[in-house]
Amino acid sequence: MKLSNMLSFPIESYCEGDLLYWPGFYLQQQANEFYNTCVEQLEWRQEQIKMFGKLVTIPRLQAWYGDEYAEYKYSGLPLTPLPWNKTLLTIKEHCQQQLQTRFNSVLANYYRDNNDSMGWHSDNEKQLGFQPTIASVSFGQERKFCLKHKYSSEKINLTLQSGSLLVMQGDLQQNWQHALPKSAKPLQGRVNLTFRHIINN
Ligand SMILES: O=C(O)CCC(=O)C(=O)O
Ligand SMILES: [Fe+2]
Repeated sequence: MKLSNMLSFPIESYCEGDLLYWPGFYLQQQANEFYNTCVEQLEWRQEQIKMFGKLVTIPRLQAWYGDEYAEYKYSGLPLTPLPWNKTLLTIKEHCQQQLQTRFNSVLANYYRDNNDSMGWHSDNEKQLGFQPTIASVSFGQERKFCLKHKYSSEKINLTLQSGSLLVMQGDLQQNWQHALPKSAKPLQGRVNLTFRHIINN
């Protein structure tokens, strides 16, 4: 797919430009195709993480893909990347072109229904470096995405729609936490891809 086939709505910008949102980064038909391909082809796993010394099963499926050396620790969980597939490489290329930066890995999250979620966190691991740029692409069910400032009570709620691109950059991870809450209302599945650049040395 050519970049010229994508919609490029004016972007919405929050948090002094540390948070950028392109609602229609992909056309709906393309977003549906990517959703189906990701659900079918990615090697989804339900991981367990240690929280306060206890093993907890995370409420979503995940898969980690990337360059061979791009090992990542996520909530204390070492993740060895699976090799890139064609779809992920294509989407990575689109994000790189849009943002004029390079990514060497992607964390894929599959929220199967309204009970799947992601708790409050910042993506501030050392391996992401100072002021990381993270490109977050969403396919399928639109979901609420919440941010809260770490030091003031400021809150931002967005609805991430299918085919959208959200970019977190600059001081965002230092100053804000984000979460994808559960919903009381039944929901269909959603795939989210967060492209990252891991520094391993
Ligand atoms: O699913 C989302 O939109 C958020 C994913 C996220 O925050 C992460 O992977 O670190
Ligand atoms: Fe995150």
